[in-house]
Amino acid sequence: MVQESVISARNVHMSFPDGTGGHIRAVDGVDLEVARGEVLALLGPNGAGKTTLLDILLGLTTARSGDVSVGGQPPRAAVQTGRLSALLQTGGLLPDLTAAETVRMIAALHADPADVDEVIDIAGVRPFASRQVGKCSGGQQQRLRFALALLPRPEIIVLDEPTAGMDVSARHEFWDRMRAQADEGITVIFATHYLEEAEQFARRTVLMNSGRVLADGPTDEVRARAGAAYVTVTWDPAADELERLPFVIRTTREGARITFRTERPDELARHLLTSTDAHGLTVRPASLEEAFRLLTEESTDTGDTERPATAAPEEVSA
Ligand SMILES: Nc1ncnc2c1ncn2[C@@H]1O[C@H](COP(=O)(O)OP(=O)(O)OP(=O)(O)O)[C@@H](O)[C@H]1O
Repeated sequence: MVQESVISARNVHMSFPDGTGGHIRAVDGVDLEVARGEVLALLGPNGAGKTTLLDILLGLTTARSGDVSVGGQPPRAAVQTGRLSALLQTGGLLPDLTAAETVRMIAALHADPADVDEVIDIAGVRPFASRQVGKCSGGQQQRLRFALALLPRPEIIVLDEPTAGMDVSARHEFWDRMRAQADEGITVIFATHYLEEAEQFARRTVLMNSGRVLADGPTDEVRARAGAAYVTVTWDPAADELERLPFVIRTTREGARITFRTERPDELARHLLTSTDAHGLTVRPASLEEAFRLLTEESTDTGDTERPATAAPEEVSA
């Protein structure tokens, strides 16, 4: 089934002066197609270009080159018609108004707003609706921003680190509410530093570093690309035994325990248990955190500590 793209970015470039006469390539040739109803996490270290890319999608920044369209429109037009709505981490809330007054006031600015009471319930604002905004916690203010983002009945919501400053239970509650919106067909794109957030919530992850997309696909596959698993055994192999071992990408040693990074954990485990003296075998999948670190390392690495999955190990660290 061909899914309709609601966001299309092609070969987008954006750079900023670096203060010494050069340029920082904040977004460096990004291609991105987002289908209706997708939930997509934008992951990357500080300075990867996530915020710049989101700002371009929101029409807050104009790309130096490339084509960007949102629902077939230029980004700014999509925001003006309410198709695209944003929940940014900071931004003007008036401290003296109550939460409910804020929602009502902003609703009055929209031509065809969603029902105010409904939005207050969906976003979880009801318990503190009569509290002054200045007295709301950071998490409550984010819920309020979520309510405001829902007012234009958007097709797409863009969130830049939406749960920064929330505790674990507030974060879970926030994502439950957001997931319910996604289930209704809203497209959700979010930037986050919480890797487990992408793992738990996003079906698709786009990993960025230095303005480029390093990996783009189902979150599981992005994790798998960095090496699916770690197989650990207790073993005292002869050097040539270790060199002959198949399916190994990287080897690390800690006392009598040896850990192998591998994309073929079943085959490696079978080989270790049937053809060597290795015992006490455990297998654990690489976390997204590890995938993220390894992929960003690999993008700046020449890869000379890596080897093809079936070749001899080059690195054994004690
Ligand atoms: N207005 C600006 N002027 C100059 N440089 C900028 C500007 N905005 C961003 N940059 C630079 O562009 C690069 C990408 O920044 P961006 O904020 O998009 O990254 P990010 O992935 O959102 O990072 P973070 O997770 O820290 O928010 C960084 O090197 C940043 O310093």
